[in-house]
Amino acid sequence: MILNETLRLYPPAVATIRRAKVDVTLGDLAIPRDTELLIPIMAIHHDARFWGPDAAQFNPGRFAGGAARAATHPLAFIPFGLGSRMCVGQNLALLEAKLTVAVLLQRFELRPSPKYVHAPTVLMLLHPQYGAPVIFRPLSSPPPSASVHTSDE
Ligand code: HEM
Repeated sequence: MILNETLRLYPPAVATIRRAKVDVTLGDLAIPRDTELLIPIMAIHHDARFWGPDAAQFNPGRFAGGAARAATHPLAFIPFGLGSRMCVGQNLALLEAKLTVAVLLQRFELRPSPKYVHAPTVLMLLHPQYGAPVIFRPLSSPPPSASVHTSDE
């Protein structure tokens, strides 16, 4: 839920593009063949019509019923795109992120540095303009599997 809410508010890919192969009608819009459509992932993720008045708030609980039920439209959450060209790395990316968070939280207490400035910006991908400095404090008793092994052990 936390990863999904993070991907909703800060989708690394802020948009994707599709080109109409044939003339098509979308709602009351007539789209001629070869038109390129920009799908504004970031804007859809922040649209209060889909997400409610707290659309700008970090609220992981909105994903409690699953990603398809988090908004009023099942396709309002598309951090990995949609359809036949959606991200092939989705499962790997989510697995890596969950593992990283789990391993870090077993060993450290994390808090944002006072130097952190919230300034998301786009340079190809969405990223923190001034970085995301985090203060790590080792937990006093990490789990046994977290002990450090040296090369001569
Ligand atoms: C949080 C991590 C990631 C995000 C948010 C992300 C997001 C996206 C998005 C939005 C698209 C365009 C999908 C569309 O137009 O429908 C895409 C395509 C793609 N992604 Fe990712 N991606 C991530 C990680 C990865 C990883 C780890 C890999 C590879 C190991 C990967 C490989 C690809 C490839 C190959 C495509 C092109 C797929 C195609 O055109 O058929 N991505 N990704």
